[in-house]
Amino acid sequence: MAVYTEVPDDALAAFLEGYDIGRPIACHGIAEGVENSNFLLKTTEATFILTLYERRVNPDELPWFLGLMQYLAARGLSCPLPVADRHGRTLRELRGRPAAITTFLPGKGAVAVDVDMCAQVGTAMARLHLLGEGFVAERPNSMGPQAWTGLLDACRARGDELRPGLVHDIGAVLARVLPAWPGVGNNPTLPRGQIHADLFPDNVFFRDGALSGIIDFYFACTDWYAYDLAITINAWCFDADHRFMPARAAAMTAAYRHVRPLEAAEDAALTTLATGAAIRFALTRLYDWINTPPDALVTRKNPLDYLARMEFFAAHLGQEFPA
Ligand SMILES: Nc1ncnc2c1ncn2[C@@H]1O[C@H](COP(=O)(O)OP(=O)(O)O)[C@@H](O)[C@H]1O
Ligand SMILES: N[C@@H](CCOP(=O)(O)O)C(=O)O
Repeated sequence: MAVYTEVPDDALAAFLEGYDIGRPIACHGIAEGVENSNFLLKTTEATFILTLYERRVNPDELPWFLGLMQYLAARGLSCPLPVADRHGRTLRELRGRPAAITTFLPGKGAVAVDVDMCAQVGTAMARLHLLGEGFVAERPNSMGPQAWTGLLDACRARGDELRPGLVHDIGAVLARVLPAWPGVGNNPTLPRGQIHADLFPDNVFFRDGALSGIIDFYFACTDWYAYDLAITINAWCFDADHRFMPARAAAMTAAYRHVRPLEAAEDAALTTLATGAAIRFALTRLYDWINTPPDALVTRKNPLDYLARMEFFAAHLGQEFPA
């Protein structure tokens, strides 16, 4: 369960006095999630999500995240809309943490992923990329390739507890991916803009089989659009035994192209980007695996899921994308 900071009733009541959203009826910690403390907040007016920002989120960047969500929601993307208080502020403080209230989105995160869902995600991701084009403020990707060597070093002492040779194996693939990354040396750059960068099944809601919304923009950043596609293929296009599902990836990519055609350089970079995306999630999961205290109210995610993806894509480095 991801609740790092509890919110007592009296603190919540005082906090809500600053808003015009009714009186609190109930406020429950939400089990899902990893990064922040989230609460389902019911008031006499409506249901909301209350988020207290923890650990990886840099408070100085919160206005960017909230601004992007506001921008995309105002242009028709179904994503949480930050709620302003009586003074027009969307970012506040509660229990010593930065805090915000957003609208509640109906639907549930994807559970049994299928080809049709992957196509819907491809369409929604391409729309997000196009809609974000007018949002000009940039946020560098704090979890991009420049962070990976440091993360690997931070895992070096204990990483092999999970699987012997694991740190070496990630390092070996990293050494091939970093020089091949778009924009490095003479490698071509790619179209870039605002990307979600964490478009996992738990962050995409469906209702009656139709994609109903996208949540959790707290890794969003300004980076290659095709990197978002690569992350999302990693997250959606493998089965429970970590076998690549080419039909899912083909459906996602085709649906994406239908809304935003990929340039030849993006196609050419996709295998490198997918390998890098697998490294990124293997590393952050490994770091969390090592550094999350056993009594923390959070379910740690398995780094080995992304090791398997890394190994799959690394076997295709230098070749066309395998779907
Ligand atoms: N706007 C929202 N509408 C409905 N449910 C939400 C919303 N935001 C978050 N949730 C719920 O909270 C859970 C955790 O949110 P998430 O943003 O993924 O947390 P974290 O950033 O901590 O990983 C989600 O899986 C979902 O159940
Ligand atoms: N999606 C990441 C972890 C971040 O968790 P989220 O709940 O914010 O999506 C992963 O699966 O490693």
